[in-house]
Amino acid sequence: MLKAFADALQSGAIRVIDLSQTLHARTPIIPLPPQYGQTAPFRLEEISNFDERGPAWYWNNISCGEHTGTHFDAPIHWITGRDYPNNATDTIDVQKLIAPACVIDVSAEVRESADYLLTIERVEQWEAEHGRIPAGSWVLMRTDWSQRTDPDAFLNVKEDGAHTPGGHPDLPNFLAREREVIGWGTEGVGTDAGQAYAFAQPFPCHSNMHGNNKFGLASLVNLDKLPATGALLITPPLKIRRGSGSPCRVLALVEAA
Ligand SMILES: O=C(O)C(=O)c1ccccc1S
Ligand SMILES: [Mn+2]
Repeated sequence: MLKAFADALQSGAIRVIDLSQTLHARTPIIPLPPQYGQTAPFRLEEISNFDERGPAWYWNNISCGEHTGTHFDAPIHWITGRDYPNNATDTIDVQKLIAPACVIDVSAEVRESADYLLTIERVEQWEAEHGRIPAGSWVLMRTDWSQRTDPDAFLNVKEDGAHTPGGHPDLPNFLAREREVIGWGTEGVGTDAGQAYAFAQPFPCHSNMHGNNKFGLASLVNLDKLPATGALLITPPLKIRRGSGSPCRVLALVEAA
């Protein structure tokens, strides 16, 4: 099987699509209310560049929060997921880091409202067209929000907080319990909608996906290049001891048209 897979990669019959933002000093990071700890921006500091600091080598020191750029959220990230075994980036079963993806395109709805919330009903509408979401799949919310390349437009913060699309509060438990997905992915800076801090249950996608021992992916790009079903996602976070998540080079494998 793997030989045929390798041949298909070589021939281009299977294409690899990069679903990751580039990490740089202006990579958007989640702005929490000022009373909370804040994640640090991505920082790159040159150590040497073929000069007296290192005549034949170029390398850098880097630093950032775990939840920077395109990144993976582990169940340990949230209080509701903190007691599961193997719930951190270094202990998650690696068999779960390659999985199929369902892509739900609500980009038209999001063009109408930046606060659009994906509902169970809309997911069931998608299933009527593409079939039931298979257990063990990622569900990715395509919004085309990643096309907002200006960091301020991407974060879209107003006086009452951020205004960005996400999952309706009822959705994560449906995905986790009724469809037994492996995780939930978004194009936004985090896996919850911008106004989720003010929901009756704050941050429901974090709370209920991790509360059901599921994963998250945030700041995805190029979801418009994926089919509704059939893509395979490769999502290994850095193996950080007790890591709550990490920047992740998310790749999708798709069969060439
Ligand atoms: O996990 C994240 O990247 C994220 O979005 C987040 C992190 C910490 C607190 C709230 C949120 S909403
Ligand atoms: Mn995160």
